[in-house]
Amino acid sequence: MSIRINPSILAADFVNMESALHSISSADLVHVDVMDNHFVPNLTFGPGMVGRIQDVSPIPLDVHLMIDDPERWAPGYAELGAFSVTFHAEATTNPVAVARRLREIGSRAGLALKPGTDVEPYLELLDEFDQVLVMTVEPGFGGQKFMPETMPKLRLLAETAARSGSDLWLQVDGGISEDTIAIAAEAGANTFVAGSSVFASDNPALQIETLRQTASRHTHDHASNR
Ligand SMILES: O=C(CO)[C@@H](O)[C@H](O)COP(=O)(O)O
Ligand SMILES: [Fe+2]
Repeated sequence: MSIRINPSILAADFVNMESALHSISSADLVHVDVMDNHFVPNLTFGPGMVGRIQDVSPIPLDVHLMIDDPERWAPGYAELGAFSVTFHAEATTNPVAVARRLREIGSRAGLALKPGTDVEPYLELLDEFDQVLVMTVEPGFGGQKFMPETMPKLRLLAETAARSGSDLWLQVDGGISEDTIAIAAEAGANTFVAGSSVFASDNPALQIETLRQTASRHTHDHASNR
């Protein structure tokens, strides 16, 4: 089974973004956190900055939109060439319409769930998405503590996806480190966002490989898990 490690540039030096992007050459995707100070109490950057990152990044972009009104804003990130665009379920009443628009433009479509959001209402809609992001911290800030209580949601998603034979990417984001990645991999995650644990390292590319190996050792087949 494939494992993906996506460093979050929220933990990188914003003034030296280009060199930060080159320091993570072993990454699968670059995770880009867009925050609007409405959906979350923090503000990062918007389409202008993400467009420049897209221009210079040797690695495709995994955009995580922590914003209100994804109907209006999400398509623009797909149009600028992001490989994947993930928006929050809590920010829209019509996630399927947003996902369809993203796929139509040509990006993968991701649905993100805050720690307190149930997954059950979305289980029947999984075909509409390429990825589900189970937040393992409250969205808004890097460097927070991993919340293991979100793992049952991941297990349910992994079992549901395995039953239907779908290749849904199951992403975790928040507090992922050498200590916690095993817990998330055991529960069924296959796509791991890591901000501080990668960028605080002296050797980010090596740290990505360490995380990948730890996750691989703890990954198993959820179809035979019931
Ligand atoms: O979306 C978010 C935070 O809201 C994340 O992508 C963080 O950037 C992850 O940072 P660490 O918890 O790994 O430091
Ligand atoms: Fe994120």
